[in-house]
Amino acid sequence: MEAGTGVLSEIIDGDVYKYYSEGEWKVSNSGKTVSIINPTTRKTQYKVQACTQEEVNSVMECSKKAQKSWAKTPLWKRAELLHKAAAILKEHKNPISECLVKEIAKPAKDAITEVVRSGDLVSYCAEEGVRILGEGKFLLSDSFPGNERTKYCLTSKIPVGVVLAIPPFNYPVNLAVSKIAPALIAGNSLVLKPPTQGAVAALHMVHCFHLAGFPKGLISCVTGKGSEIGDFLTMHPAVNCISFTGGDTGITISKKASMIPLQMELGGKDACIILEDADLDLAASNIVKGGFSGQRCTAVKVVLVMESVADELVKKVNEKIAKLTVGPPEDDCDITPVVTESSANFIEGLVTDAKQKGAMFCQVYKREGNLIWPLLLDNVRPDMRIAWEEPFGPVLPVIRISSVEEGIHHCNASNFGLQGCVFTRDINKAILISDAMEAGTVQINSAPARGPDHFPFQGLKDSGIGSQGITNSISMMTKIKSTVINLPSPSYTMG
Ligand SMILES: NC(=O)C1=CN([C@@H]2O[C@H](COP(=O)(O)OP(=O)(O)OC[C@H]3O[C@@H](n4cnc5c(N)ncnc54)[C@H](OP(=O)(O)O)[C@@H]3O)[C@@H](O)[C@H]2O)C=CC1
Ligand SMILES: O=C(O)[C@H](O)COP(=O)(O)O
Repeated sequence: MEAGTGVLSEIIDGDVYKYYSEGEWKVSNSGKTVSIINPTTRKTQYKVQACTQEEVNSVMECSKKAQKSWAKTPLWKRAELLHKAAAILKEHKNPISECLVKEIAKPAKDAITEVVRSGDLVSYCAEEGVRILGEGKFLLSDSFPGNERTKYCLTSKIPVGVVLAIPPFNYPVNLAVSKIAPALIAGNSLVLKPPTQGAVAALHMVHCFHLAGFPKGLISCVTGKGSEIGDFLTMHPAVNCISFTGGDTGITISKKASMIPLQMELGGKDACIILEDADLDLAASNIVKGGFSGQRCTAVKVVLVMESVADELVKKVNEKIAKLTVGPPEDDCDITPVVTESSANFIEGLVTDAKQKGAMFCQVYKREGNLIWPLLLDNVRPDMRIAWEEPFGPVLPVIRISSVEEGIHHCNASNFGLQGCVFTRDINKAILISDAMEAGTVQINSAPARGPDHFPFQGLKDSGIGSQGITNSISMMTKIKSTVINLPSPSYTMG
């Protein structure tokens, strides 16, 4: 089945994809559409609706109403529907992955993987939700000094209400369901604003939830440019929680949002520290896998290698770079076009700056449209922009260090603090370095990665607020409710 055909034809009107509200696919009254440009052809691939503020208001009203009855749906029933949605998602992995290839130039194999991984995430979340939401806490007053056992405190996790989910272009399905599933199992309703690049893949994913039979109005999907409709959504009084993944936009949103819980996963400058005793073949493989595997916030973004092993490491990395395939996502190439022309221009700016300041180019810089060939920059110095900024593309700086402390200092001087990694055969040194690195996660002897999706995933500093990963996402989308039973006189069990 192709995108927008068969059971999926309901979501398209002519050549414009509809938005989803009150359990129906609708055409916006705005009469305006947003074009999605295929990064490979640089031509319009799809169009989606530019929804109006009135339509957002209506979505929010329905969402609030639907959430009240959803909160009264038994946990097992919520989980059952999520399992159904997961199965339907996997069943439709081909048309959804076709959209990922065309909207964000994700290599075809990786596109299939994203959809299957998303189905697995939804199912795992259903099971985890039943467990952690199916139990609460029972506290006794006399555990605190000065109290008799006259009070029983019952606590449980309750829904926050309406959750606004805003995922990024690079995982428009996986980073959408990583917000949708926790929100729903926790008894919330969900309003999704997908990224423009990736919106059609997201709409196909939403239809899988529709086909699973979730109550009308519980899930909504509003399309339109974030720069146009975004503020109205994030500042909407009906929103009780925002889960956002993306760039600095998240920092702006956090300053505008009202008194609601925020879950933010933002950019990263993941540092890879290579010690003198590192397995350099392992390190080189992970640097190439981590640094040249698509537009990922957890990509290796700067290599900090001890001078004494730098020549050997750079040689090994360059040998592996030479084997990378470059071209269209349809051919499953390792390196495919970056998402937009502006992104490619940004990357080019970093490369030009590095060249002007004397970085050593291990490959000739090459670009055709949005396609940039993999480039390793050696002898990068802290006065170069590439040492600090996130290219979000296949350009990787190498900084040679004379001590581990220098490497840790560089890592911690960054505004980012998402992930990092360290390569050494000495586990004691690895733990000390991990503890010293100001990053949400440090990988020892492997490249940074968010997955598997049940691991906690969080950014420090400008890399985020709160923690993701299935369990932590469920908890972040709940509040605590206490009920205290007051006894007329102390009562102790005699055992
Ligand atoms: N942490 C991560 O996983 C990711 C980090 N990034 C970082 O962000 C940079 C830019 O990527 P990009 O995708 O443009 O990231 P953005 O932060 O611009 O976009 C992320 C999401 O936010 C939406 N958005 C944009 N403006 C607003 C707004 N004012 N209010 C509400 N939502 C809004 C976008 O919608 P729309 O697409 O319509 O603009 C998209 O859905 C990358 O170069 C990278 O550094 C990017 C992707 C993932
Ligand atoms: O936002 C991102 O880029 C993703 O969180 C990275 O996920 P991954 O490490 O599984 O590619």
